[in-house]
Amino acid sequence: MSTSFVVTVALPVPLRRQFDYLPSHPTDLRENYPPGSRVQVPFGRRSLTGVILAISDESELPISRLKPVAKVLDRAPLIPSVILQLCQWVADYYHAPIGEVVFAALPPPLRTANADTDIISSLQETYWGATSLGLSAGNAEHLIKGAKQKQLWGLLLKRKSMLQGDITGLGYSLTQLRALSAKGLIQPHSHIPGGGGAAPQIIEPPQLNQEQQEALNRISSEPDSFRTILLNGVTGSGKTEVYLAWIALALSQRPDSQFLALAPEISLTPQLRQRFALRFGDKVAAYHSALTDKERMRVWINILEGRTQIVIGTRSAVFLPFNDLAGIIVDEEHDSSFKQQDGARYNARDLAILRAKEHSCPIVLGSATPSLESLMNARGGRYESVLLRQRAVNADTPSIRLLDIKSRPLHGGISPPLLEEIKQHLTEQRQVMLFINRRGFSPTLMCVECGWLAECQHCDARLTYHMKAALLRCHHCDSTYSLPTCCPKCKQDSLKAVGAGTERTEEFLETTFPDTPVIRIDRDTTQTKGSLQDKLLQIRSNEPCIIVGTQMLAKGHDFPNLALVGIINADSGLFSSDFRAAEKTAQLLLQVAGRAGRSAVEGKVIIQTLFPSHPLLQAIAAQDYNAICEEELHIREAGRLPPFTSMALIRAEAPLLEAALGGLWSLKESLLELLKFNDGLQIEVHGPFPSVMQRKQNRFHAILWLFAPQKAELRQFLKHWLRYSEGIATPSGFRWLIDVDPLETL
Ligand SMILES: Nc1ncnc2c1ncn2[C@@H]1O[C@H](COP(=O)(O)OP(=O)(O)OP(=O)(O)O)[C@@H](O)[C@H]1O
Ligand SMILES: [Zn+2]
Repeated sequence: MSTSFVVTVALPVPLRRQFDYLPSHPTDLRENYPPGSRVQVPFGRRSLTGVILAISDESELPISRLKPVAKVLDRAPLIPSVILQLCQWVADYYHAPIGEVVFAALPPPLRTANADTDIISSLQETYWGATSLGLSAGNAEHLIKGAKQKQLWGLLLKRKSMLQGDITGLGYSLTQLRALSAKGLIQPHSHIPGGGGAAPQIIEPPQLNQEQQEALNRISSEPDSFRTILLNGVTGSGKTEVYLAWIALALSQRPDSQFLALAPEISLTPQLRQRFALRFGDKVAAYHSALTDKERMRVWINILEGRTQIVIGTRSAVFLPFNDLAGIIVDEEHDSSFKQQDGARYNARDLAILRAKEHSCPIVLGSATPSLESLMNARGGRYESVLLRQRAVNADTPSIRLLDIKSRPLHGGISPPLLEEIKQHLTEQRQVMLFINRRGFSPTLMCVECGWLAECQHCDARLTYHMKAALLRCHHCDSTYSLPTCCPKCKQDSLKAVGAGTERTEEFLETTFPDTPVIRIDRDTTQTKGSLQDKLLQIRSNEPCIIVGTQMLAKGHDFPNLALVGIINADSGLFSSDFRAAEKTAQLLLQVAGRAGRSAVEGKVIIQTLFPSHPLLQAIAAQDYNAICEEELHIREAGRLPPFTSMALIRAEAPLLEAALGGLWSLKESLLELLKFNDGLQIEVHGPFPSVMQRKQNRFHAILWLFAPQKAELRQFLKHWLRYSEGIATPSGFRWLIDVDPLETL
């Protein structure tokens, strides 16, 4: 008997294809297999959860070879079609397996079969609160019989809204709740809070200054059409206030609409969420990987059902199931953390633009140091450009001084002149921030007698000495080693910790300033839940303190009493062979510098360097980001590098370097072969090269660079080539992937 239709499914397997199945029963209706619903299907000897992508009449395979779907898990489509389309686009543009993309877009509990739709109803916990009748009844006590019911009524009046479970937990019964409800005094509602915390107080917004007001006018001029606006405003110019004012205005026009604000790092979400919640209360939720699965699930469902209107999220929030999106904000748009570095290597900023297009809404890319890509797009007229030239409160940006540390003694990485400045600012009751881009006590442990260095056994990397944990750790593979008591090679008692990381600077400052709190913020001190928030709160008390932090603190944070920023060492990015090094260094240093002097206090920045006359540092000290970009763009254009060309990498790894390189040579040969048949294509293939860090976790890494004048050209070509790639013979253990628009290229 011939069957009526074919169900095409995305499965979480690393294969660039979709899979066809038959309906469970030949008599099943198409309506019972809506795209976006999850299904349970047989896959080889396993059973997998998949997502229906489409229903069609035929398959590329003979119908007789298709297996039936075991079970449809969701009665209604769980994933809206805009998200499925976005996933298809990602799979196509980044050459990623569609199944991996679709599953990465789902909150973890939905990725498995045991989470059937019941998980959603279980999340819809019931809340109880007074009705407007109940509130207006004033003293409703006379309507209520029984002391217990009266008590319950009093409680609900006071708390406004309470979870049913919490009410019954206090000893009240459902019958009592229903009795009050029958009198019309209270009602159930399924409000699900966005992720912890009591509903915050709402505060009055500040009056926007003229530049901000003009920016707002531009952004909000055509609310229902897709436009990309680059909000290029110096640090502290009040970009966040502009976002808030935009949302407030849009919500006054379309009260049910939704907004997405993407932040590059989890560490930035608490502050942003707080600022948004002070304006929009419990309309706001955060979404990032540090939430529990259940919390993520809640936010996901709340957005799907329109209860949560504003989300502050990291990368993966771009896949949230908004259906009435009125605007998107990408804060710190230049940040490379928007690029996913494993699985489907998408750039959330670029996907956000695509989403804005799908929803026909404006998107604002905000930064004090925009990426060269975005600046080029603004110049080419693809983005609108809006400038904020001045700080919102303190008219002046902080002064930046380059401090030559040649032949100066360093303690905890700090030179005497910087130490003097720290003292001075603390005396004036100010806060001080020291920026070091490495955690741990010292990046090197060496023997001063024989020159032995502590190195990782699995990577081409030195081990970092962590003093408090009393161990050595590899920051690339995370393996740990016990601390040697003497040099393992010459057996002498001559080991020395060389260089400073956050832990060492913290220790030095704690001994030097015993009466001042030293707050270290890095990955090691913010592991436990809530620890980062606690530290940020402590800083926000505005009491004098010294903050020691890594790039987690470099951008976005707004600490009003922070007057002095010291950059312990600015030199690591000056001589890198990465073609983006200058851009990245300028962005990082200007962002860190931008933390100083944001409110009434004057800001001062001291950059310690061995190369004070280096032209890039000179330009950074002059705070001329435009000049830096001008210069960089010339270099990129001359070198035919992005953003003047489109780039993709093939990254490979193998148990031996020869195998990694050899495999890439085979791939390159086949690429060149295919290019021969496509005369007109101007695609260049460079390499293979060993990666800067060749050996990582005992695997050797190498890369191939591909350049093309146009993105579309490169995408088409790679897509075409991938069809042949399965047949290419490569060494055993050789694995490879494509990285489109890479930000790490070495
Ligand atoms: N119009 C205004 N009136 C008063 N204060 C303002 C105004 N606009 C911004 N501020 C304050 O100025 C400070 C800097 O503003 P905000 O954090 O919005 O800047 P930003 O441009 O987002 O900064 P960055 O890019 O450096 O992270 C904040 O403390 C903010 O509350
Ligand atoms: Zn290692």
